[in-house]
Amino acid sequence: MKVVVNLKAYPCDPVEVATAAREVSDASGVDIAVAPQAAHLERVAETGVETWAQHVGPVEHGSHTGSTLAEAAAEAGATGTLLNHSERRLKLADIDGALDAAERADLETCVCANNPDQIGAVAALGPDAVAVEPPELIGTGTPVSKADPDVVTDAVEAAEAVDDSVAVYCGAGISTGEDLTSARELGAEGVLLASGVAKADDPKAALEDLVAPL
Ligand SMILES: O=C[C@H](O)COP(=O)(O)O
Repeated sequence: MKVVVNLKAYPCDPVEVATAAREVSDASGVDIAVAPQAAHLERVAETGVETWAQHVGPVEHGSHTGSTLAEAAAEAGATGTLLNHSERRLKLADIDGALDAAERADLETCVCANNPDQIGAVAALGPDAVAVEPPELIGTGTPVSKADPDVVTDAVEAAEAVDDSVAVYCGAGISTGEDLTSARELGAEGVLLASGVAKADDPKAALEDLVAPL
């Protein structure tokens, strides 16, 4: 199972979370990536943790003020990127362009989507992974794997029908080892989570609990 911890714009210490994630990953053997704010990519990458951007734009070098250039994210140490997160939605053409940009910069990609139909659509664009996240469960602490398990199984089916090489992750409300195990039993190959770690009093303990059953 892959674990991607999105720090969003939460007021956590990105280096503390990244260091904890690297230590837990090293101790457990679980693949844990951390996606900080773009301005924190370099400091997070310096901890040695697998570092992802939260977004890159469908742009090349040029006149694109305010964009996140895939090459700049990679130079800062990112090796992957989320795209089309529920809080950073893109038009289909821009998801396609951002995937091209990520490929140019050699970034692993995970495209988020609200539901299984959208998962099928974005899987067709050829990302490395897709992540299904019902927006109404994000940040609630109620895991998608319990509240809406069919969303996960249907997303796995939808992606497989289009391209079975695309890994399917799930997210929204995931915070415990039990949530992660349920996600795996439903066919997910990874989880995308945020508040359970970024808002935890002790992010390292939260991560240890998360990977304990694996
Ligand atoms: O990127 C992470 C997801 O939006 C899930 O967030 P959450 O774990 O706070 O529900």
